[in-house]
Amino acid sequence: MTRQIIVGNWKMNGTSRDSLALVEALLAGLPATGPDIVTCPPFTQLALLADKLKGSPIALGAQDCHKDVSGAHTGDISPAMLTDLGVSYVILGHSERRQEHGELDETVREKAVAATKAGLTPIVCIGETEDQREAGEHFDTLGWQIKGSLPDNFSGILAYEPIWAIGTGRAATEDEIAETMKFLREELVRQFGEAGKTLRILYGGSVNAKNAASILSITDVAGALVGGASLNVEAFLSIIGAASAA
Ligand SMILES: O=C[C@H](O)COP(=O)(O)O
Repeated sequence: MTRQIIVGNWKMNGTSRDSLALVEALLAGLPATGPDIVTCPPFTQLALLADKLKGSPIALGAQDCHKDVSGAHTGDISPAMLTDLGVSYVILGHSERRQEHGELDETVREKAVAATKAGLTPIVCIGETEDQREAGEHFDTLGWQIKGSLPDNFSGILAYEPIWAIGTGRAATEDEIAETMKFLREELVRQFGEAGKTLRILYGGSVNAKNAASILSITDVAGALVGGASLNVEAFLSIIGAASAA
């Protein structure tokens, strides 16, 4: 297994003080060797954490960005503004943004292009609803999301997050994850040819200290996108400890 990547998505949580305390505790508890680690705080804490994490093993990610470099987009943040702060990754197309902000595959794709151009590694999220899975439409849904959300020559990271598993405490089963990973790999190879064989795929959705080791050992799972458990130092350190560092 190759070196995995553990991404903590803090979503809309925490004050500056909470964030500093969290990364200080993480830095103090990190194993000597471990997987790649990315922490994605709210925009307002990026500058503070960029300073704190400089030269550390924890990379910084943002939770979204705009598709344009600059312009009249009130309230938005451009990819260049993120790289300017020392941010290396950006989560795009998270289901919470797709649902709450009506983000479409096409927008996600444009953002991924812009992020890559600015030097960021996009982490593009896809995932089916519970209804789609129950109706047996999950693979069709994921196939369309891959086609629509990933740009040509995509070199970022794909995150599979079944929407019904996010924040519910009900992670997908190992069989469900394994079967879906196999499907996603085939789709990536269909779309990107040889390059699709090595694109990294993360699993996200109720990953915790207890289930991390078994989820991270599933074929083709290159790491985890962690929400709730990334706000808890012990839980996040356990997940980091369960990931492959090789
Ligand atoms: O971005 C993270 C995911 O939405 C997973 O969140 P969760 O670990 O709280 O289920």
